[in-house]
Amino acid sequence: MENMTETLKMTARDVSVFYGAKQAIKSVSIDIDMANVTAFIGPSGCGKSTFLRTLNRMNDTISGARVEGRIELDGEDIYASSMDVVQLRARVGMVFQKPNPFPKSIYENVAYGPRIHGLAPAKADLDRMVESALRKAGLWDEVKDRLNESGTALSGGQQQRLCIARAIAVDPEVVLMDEPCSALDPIATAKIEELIHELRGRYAIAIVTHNMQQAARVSQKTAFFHLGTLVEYGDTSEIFTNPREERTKDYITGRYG
Ligand SMILES: Nc1ncnc2c1ncn2[C@@H]1O[C@H](COP(=O)(O)OP(=O)(O)OP(=O)(O)O)[C@@H](O)[C@H]1O
Repeated sequence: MENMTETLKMTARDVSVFYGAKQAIKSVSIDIDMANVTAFIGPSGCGKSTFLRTLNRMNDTISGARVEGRIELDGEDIYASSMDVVQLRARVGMVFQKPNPFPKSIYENVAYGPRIHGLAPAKADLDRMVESALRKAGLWDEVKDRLNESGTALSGGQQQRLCIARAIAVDPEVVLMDEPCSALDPIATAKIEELIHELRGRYAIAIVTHNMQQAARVSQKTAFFHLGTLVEYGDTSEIFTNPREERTKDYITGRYG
């Protein structure tokens, strides 16, 4: 058994989230590690996306949203006033439900991050980084001859892989995915799921999904949320075959949600 403390990337302790007076997340504690893909599942409105957004402070952009508790990345408090949020979001990248490439070329979509973070001293470095990120995202062969075409002209599935390439171009430690396949057809979905398998271990990955089959396919750890609380968290195989909590059992057997 590997030493899990070595691979631990993020820890959340007693995290609560409020939108104004409404509490959307209630005292959630969880670990995100490098070796496992962690899936967040639960019925609509249970707080999966809200919690995911706390992990790279995307909630900062929502007025009235407030976070309590402590979230650490490599032992560092990400809500500390000394934390550079732009830097944090490069270290903890995010892929959204709807593919959202910039209205720029395929090349520029991927080059953007390395450029603003000053990671590429020369054009040749940037070219290499763009190619490497597109390869890791499983898109290189499909786009290598059309790097100057607009990213928005790609198919939905290709756009989503472009967004994954954009996130990994800055060499993040964590990749957060918020229902990354919900706008995609089954073939494009299968490609993203395959990609998640390939990226596992290289980055710590957390994925929100309302598709339980998808959670079972792509993750090794599952967190089941209900009404803002983390009901159960453990090995995906256990959660789906032998849940400890009645509420988890009801959800995975389709009794609600
Ligand atoms: N920007 C916001 N302002 C106010 N309330 C919000 C906001 N975003 C989410 N909420 C509320 O917080 C709760 C959790 O929402 P969240 O979107 O995190 O749930 P979810 O589990 O991701 O749902 P879904 O699967 O439907 O996306 C819901 O009651 C929702 O209405």
